[in-house]
Amino acid sequence: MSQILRIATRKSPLALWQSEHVAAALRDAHPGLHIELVPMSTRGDEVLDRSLAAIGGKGLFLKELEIAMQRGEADCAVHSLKDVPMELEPGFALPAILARADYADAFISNRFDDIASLPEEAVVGTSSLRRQAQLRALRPDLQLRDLRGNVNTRLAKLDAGDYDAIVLACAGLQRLGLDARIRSRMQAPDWLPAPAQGAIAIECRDDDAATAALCAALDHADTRTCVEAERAMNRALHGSCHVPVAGFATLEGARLRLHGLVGSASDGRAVRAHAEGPADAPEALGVEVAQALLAQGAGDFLAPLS
Ligand SMILES: NCc1[nH]cc(CCC(=O)O)c1CC(=O)O
Repeated sequence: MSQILRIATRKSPLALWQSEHVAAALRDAHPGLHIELVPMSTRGDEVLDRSLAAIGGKGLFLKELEIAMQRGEADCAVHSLKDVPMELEPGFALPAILARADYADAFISNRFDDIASLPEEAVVGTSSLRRQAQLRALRPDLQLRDLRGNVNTRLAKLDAGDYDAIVLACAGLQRLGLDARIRSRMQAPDWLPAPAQGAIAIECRDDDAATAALCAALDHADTRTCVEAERAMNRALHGSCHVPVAGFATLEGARLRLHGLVGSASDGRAVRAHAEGPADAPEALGVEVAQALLAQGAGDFLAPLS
């Protein structure tokens, strides 16, 4: 009898692309495996009129998918790892973290090449506190405006003239065949992405060894090491999507290097830190960089929000 694996997925074009990508990679790794997508709507997708922070945070994008796995209606779920809370729901695990795609944020505009080229008081769209904080730190004159919705919705709002520029993840644009919209890549360490940006993760029940074994074929050890450092830093800063935390780790041989930033979305203050350590201790490196950020006063930015 051939084996069947059901993948729960959100219905946005990006989520569907990522789930199809995982399905194709799993079929390659396991010839004969039959895969079905189970597209679902989540509270995070439905509530567009209020901020995510107000309705309960990024976990809302996972909840319905987790319920489907608990009920046995799906075996696993595919996520952008940057949207996965630092603490997983009890009873769940991430058996695979795929090789990271482009980690960088993208500057997108129909008229300007990069942040430095924007005129005084230009209007930039992003609802990400992390992006707002870095924009404020670089250009206190800019007017920052909220921008939500899926990638295509956000591009349509830019094209409608609501903004002079917007910031999105390169990885999402590339996956949707929208690379041509990227005017410049905002690169580390000057501009830092969200922890785990560009990495796709597969989630399953932690008691489902058969699904975990199938998914483990897609795990990319170097990416896992880097994102563990980034997520450990975020966790040590009480990280969630409500706080402006950015982080990016790279591996050079057996050395792991991590850059972190905590900023204020309201007044442009920001602190930065970086450190390096052995590749086999990503958690310790994340905690070390978090402590260096806290020693510089990061707690002042985080405290009112936590
Ligand atoms: N916050 C939504 C989200 N979650 C993951 C991506 C892009 C893909 C990725 O980072 O892996 C995006 C879009 C964006 O931030 O522009």
